[in-house]
Amino acid sequence: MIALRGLQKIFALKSGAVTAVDGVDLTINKGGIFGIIGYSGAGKSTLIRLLNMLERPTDGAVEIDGQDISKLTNKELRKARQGMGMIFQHFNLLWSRTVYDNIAFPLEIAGVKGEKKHNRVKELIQLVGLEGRDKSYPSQLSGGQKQRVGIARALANNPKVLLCDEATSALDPKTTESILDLLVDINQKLNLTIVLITHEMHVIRKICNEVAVMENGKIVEKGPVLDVFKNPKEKMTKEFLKQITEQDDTEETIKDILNETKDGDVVQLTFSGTNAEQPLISQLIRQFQVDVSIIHGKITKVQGGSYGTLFIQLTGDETEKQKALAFMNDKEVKAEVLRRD
Ligand SMILES: Nc1ncnc2c1ncn2[C@@H]1O[C@H](COP(=O)(O)OP(=O)(O)OP(=O)(O)O)[C@@H](O)[C@H]1O
Repeated sequence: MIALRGLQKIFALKSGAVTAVDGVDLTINKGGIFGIIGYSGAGKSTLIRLLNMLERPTDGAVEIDGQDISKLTNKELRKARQGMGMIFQHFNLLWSRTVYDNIAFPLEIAGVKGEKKHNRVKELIQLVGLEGRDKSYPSQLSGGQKQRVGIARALANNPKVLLCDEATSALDPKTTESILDLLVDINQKLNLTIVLITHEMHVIRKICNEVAVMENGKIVEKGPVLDVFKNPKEKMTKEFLKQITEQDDTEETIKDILNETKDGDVVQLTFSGTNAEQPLISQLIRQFQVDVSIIHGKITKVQGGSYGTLFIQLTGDETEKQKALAFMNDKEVKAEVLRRD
């Protein structure tokens, strides 16, 4: 659906050049929800704006359905953009227009008129759950309702791709959940490809099938969400994963436990997919001469399975402990003995 090849964006400033996107190669499959995560300044906004040519690349290509859109004329680009909707962190609604007129706006630009326009606006209002709010102005809506208008407006011309620029970052946790549910709903109903950028791993965990981690303008790690969660390779990815696995005090707690427990090993188990639902700990105690104390754990749902980590204290004879660890690894649970430094 989308292929980025050697994509680069350099901003020339008086103070020097800033490389915001630095040689990105990425393939985004049709019909999925693809998340790009990174800290502030990593280049996410620039990257997503390159996807619809709100920014022109310094180098490289953006192919949508096999067509390099960086080569299009302005007129061709306006047409191509109708196939890509976009929503924003601060909604970017027209404040002097009602909900109805905000949603009608892209239809008017595309030359859709009369009953056809009216029916489409009504259909979109229903799709995003804003029935009865047609005549409200943006200032009369909650943040979640404003984003629903943003989504309806972005979908007006039946795009194939929806780009989401930190779409839930200005919303409270409960409203965030409802907007994320709506994105999954429209992804499934309309077979729409969604590309989102975020700094919250929770967003990736809840709705994405694939993830790319961005740092200093580069994609440092990418893959299916469950694979990356199960086997994160980069330090940056591991840091983001802590947002959803560890409570704030866990690092401290683990340090204390490592200091206090002189015997036994502290083991971090990482579960993903269906193994998270198996009674592996009770099997471990039954089959091997080991004792297990649970220190801390958290299992969460992701698209296509579960993901979580469990910290345990494992005591017993060295050979039995090694057998227990091998058993876990056999069951595709990553078992890592934490070092005492
Ligand atoms: N229009 C611009 N002109 C000059 N520099 C820019 C411009 N847009 C972005 N940059 C610079 O490019 C780098 C990447 O910025 P970008 O906004 O893409 O990152 P981000 O990951 O989206 O961060 P944030 O979430 O804070 O927006 C930053 O150093 C930023 O200052």
